[in-house]
Amino acid sequence: MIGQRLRGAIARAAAMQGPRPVVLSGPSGAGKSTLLKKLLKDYENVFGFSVSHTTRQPRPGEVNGRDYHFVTREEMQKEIDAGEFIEHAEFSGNMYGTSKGAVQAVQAQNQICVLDIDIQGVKNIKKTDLNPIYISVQPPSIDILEKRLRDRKTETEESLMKRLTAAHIDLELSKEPGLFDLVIINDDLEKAYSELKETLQEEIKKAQESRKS
Ligand SMILES: Nc1nc2c(ncn2[C@@H]2O[C@H](COP(=O)(O)OP(=O)(O)O)[C@@H](O)[C@H]2O)c(=O)[nH]1
Ligand SMILES: Nc1ncnc2c1ncn2[C@@H]1O[C@H](COP(=O)(O)OP(=O)(O)O)[C@@H](O)[C@H]1O
Repeated sequence: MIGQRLRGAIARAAAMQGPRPVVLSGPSGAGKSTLLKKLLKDYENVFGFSVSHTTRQPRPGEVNGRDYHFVTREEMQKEIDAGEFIEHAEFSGNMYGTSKGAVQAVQAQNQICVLDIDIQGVKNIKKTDLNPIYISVQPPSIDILEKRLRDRKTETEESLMKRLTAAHIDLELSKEPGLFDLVIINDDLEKAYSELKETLQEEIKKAQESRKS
């Protein structure tokens, strides 16, 4: 009896809490940005992107402050030393990191904060109290991943090789039980997107309801 009441109270408390942030991780080229862009377009006011800092060069079409905060290693290290980052990591020869300000900017808009971070970031975010939903987006195979990365035409041969090496490590580490709440195999894009939306349905509902009130 008491058990049932307690369960009911916990369920109500959980429902009253705001929507949880969302972490999208997975190998470079798996399709995280593609899925994220669709989500941000379809649910413009519901989700907000956590704009990371990076020391890598901007790609054609990328906008500073929208896709990333493009900074030098010195600038980024200074901010890290000042305690302004929630997490940071070295990936494929560059630094990447989530600043406290990036997450706060989204939460200040009452939006669900979506983070696109690598697996080191996932492990470090687990040590914080952010409590997001962890989703790994994975390619159907390494060969398909390589083809997608080549076709994207953003990488040099060297950075492509670094990304493929990192992809092997990512796919191995992702097998750790409980690390991710969901693994999406991005074979057919529309199917992968449906799976993502379905998983986030409850949070979307919560966010839409809290915006109404
Ligand atoms: N830990 C961490 N990883 C990040 C962050 N921002 C981006 N990344 C990851 O860095 C990797 C490389 O990103 P990017 O250079 O944009 O290449 P892309 O993912 O192939 O488009 C990806 O795995 C991202 O998820 C961050 O703030 N923290
Ligand atoms: N399901 C899919 N089928 C075919 N190509 C895809 C699919 N999903 C993404 N792509 C393409 O693969 C490339 C890598 O996707 P992207 O979203 O940039 O990956 P990530 O952000 O994980 O590095 C892009 O050129 C994108 O258009």
